[in-house]
Formats: sequence, structure tokens, C-alpha cells
Amino acid sequence: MMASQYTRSGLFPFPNSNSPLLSSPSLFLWLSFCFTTFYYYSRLATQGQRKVRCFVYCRNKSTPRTTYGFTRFLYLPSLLMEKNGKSMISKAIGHVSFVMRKCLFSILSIGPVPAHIAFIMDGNRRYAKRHALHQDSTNPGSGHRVGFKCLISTLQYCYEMGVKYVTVYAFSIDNFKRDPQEVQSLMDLMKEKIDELLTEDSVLKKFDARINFWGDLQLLSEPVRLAAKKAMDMTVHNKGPVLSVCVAYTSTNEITHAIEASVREKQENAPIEVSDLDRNMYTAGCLEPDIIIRTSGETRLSNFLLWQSDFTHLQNPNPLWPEFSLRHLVWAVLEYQNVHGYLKKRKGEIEKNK
Ligand SMILES: CC(C)=CCC/C(C)=C/CC/C(C)=C/COP(=O)(O)OP(=O)(O)O
Repeated sequence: MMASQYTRSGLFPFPNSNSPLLSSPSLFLWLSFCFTTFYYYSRLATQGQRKVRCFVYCRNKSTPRTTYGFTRFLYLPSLLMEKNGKSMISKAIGHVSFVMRKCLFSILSIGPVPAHIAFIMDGNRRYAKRHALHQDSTNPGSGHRVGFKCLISTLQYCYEMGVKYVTVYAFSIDNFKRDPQEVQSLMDLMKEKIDELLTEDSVLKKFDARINFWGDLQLLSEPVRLAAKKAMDMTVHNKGPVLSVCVAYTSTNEITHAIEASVREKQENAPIEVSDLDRNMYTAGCLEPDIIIRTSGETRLSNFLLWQSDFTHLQNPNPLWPEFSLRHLVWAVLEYQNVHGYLKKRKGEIEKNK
């Protein structure tokens, strides 16, 4: 039904747009320019320099001496300027990337910026397998560790863009059925990472963000439950954006709890309204997600935010979660801007007929 409203137009290989951004070729060219420059800078900062540095320090026997000497000569200034483990050049590149992101996000904000983005962080184990990360029965969480790093950079981009709520599906109730050693290792990782989120230089501190944990927290191991509670208490008065972590969560479980709580609140035989359930959902007080992004190309919602997603734009990019990057996030927002007008109109019509 939606597809019939679309026609291809102009420079942008997208359906017809309601967003002023997508319908303007010059802005699109600007966006492409900013993004490409940023992308190559950030690649240089994260991968290139590290690889070259490894190469310079750990020359193996097969490296030709001239190549080794030449590379060393080229990168000597950056090595000399190294201060506190981080070279001044990589710091400068960090600043440039930040400015490029600012430009990119201010161009993006010409269209509607989503207030709430939710992520199903799928594909961490497949990533570990594909990249042959050290992962055996005693250390099953290496893909999830890379996944956590990706979560931190994604949070940073979302908050810089002006997204107020970010929600992530970190552990479903069904995940407790996995191998006990894997569950234990994920719980240990969760505890470690929650503690890390409370440190001075964490992304939560930087943006004065609040953290929520949604789910049947009684099912969690005690250390994780206590860490989650401590994190919620410590950030409850923060005024910045919000991170909600769904752990020991399924949507059907959330709905069941909301029904039970609504029944408890009501007088005998009083009818239960949709608004009663809304009030008793974990998500009460939070806007419905504008976009749900599930990585690794999976197209199912897997019992995630079913109650809250009737007007949500679903996105299924192909990369595994640890490979998800700024480029995929920007693409998701552009697609959302493209369908935003249609979703808003449909929502208005349905609310009018209620
Ligand atoms: C504190 C905090 C928010 C921590 C979150 C850490 C993190 C990245 C958790 C992801 C958990 C998870 C079960 C992902 C699904 O990938 P999968 O294991 O199902 O991988 P697969 O799809 O390849 O099987």
C-alpha cells in the first residue's frame, strides 16, 4: 500500500520524499561530501593508524627492509608526538571527525530528527565466528564485547544528532535458554559494562544521560540486578537524553505485567482501558520508537516493543551489530525522513477515527 505512493525522482535513488532534505539535490550533494570526508577520516583514525603503528613496532621477518624504513620515516612525527598513549595527530583527527559529524547532523536536522531510536543488536556471535575471535565454551562473549563498543559509538552519534531516547534489546527472557556458561558469561559482561557506564569518562556522563533497565529484573543474577539498580539510582536526576536497556525482557511479558498491575489498580468489575495498560508499561512516559533497527538483515521483531511499535519505521540493515556504523545510522534516519510524512498522516487519521 505504501509502495504505491512512491515514485523515483531526481538525484536521490529513493521514493518520492516528504522531507525537504531529500528533495533538494544540492543538500544531498553536501551531505554526501561531508559524509565521505568524515568516513575516510574516521577510518584513518581507527584502523589505519593502528595498523601502521603495529607495523612499525612489530616488523616481522618477511617485511622488506626498505618498505619498513619508509613507513617508519613517514609515521615518525606522529609517533614522536605521542602523549598519554594517544598521538596528537589522532587527537586532531578526532576533532576533525567531530566537526564533520556536527556538519552532517545539522544538515540532517533540516528534516525531522527521530526522538526515539530502538536497536535489536543482532549478530554478535556470528561476528565472533566470522572474525575468528577467541571464543570457546569458557569465553563465549568476545563478539558481545565488540558489540558493546559499537553500542557506545552508536549512542554517541544518536545523542549528538539530538535523539532523546535510545532503547536497546540487550537480553531477552528466551536468551536464558542458551548454554548456561554463555548466559553466565553474558551476565558477567553486563555487570562489567554497567559499571563502566558509570565511570567519569563514559558516554552517559558526557551527555548527562539517564539509564533505565526494563524487564523482569528478578530473573537477573544478583550482581547484575544490583549494578542495574545502582546505575538507575545514580542517573535518575540527569537532565540529558535517556538510554533504556531491555534485559530479561520480552514484550509479551511486559504486556502480561501491565495487565496484572492494571487489574490490581482497578475496582472489582471496572473495565480495563488501553490507557491503563499504557500507564503500566515499562515504557510509560517515554515516546514510542520512531525507528527500530535490527541488524544482520533479520526481519522479525522477536518479541521487542510490540505494544509500542504500531507507527514505527522498521529498518533491517545487513551488517552484523558490531559492524553497524554511522553510515548505517544516517541511512536509517534518511529513510525515516522519507516515510515520516506518510506515518504522521496515517497516525492522524487513525487517532481522528478513535
Ligand atoms: C550494559 C549493556 C547495555 C550491555 C550490552 C552488551 C551487548 C552488546 C549485548 C548484546 C546481547 C545479545 C544477546 C545480542 C544478540 O546477539 P546474539 O548473541 O544473538 O548473536 P547472533 O545473532 O550472532 O547469534
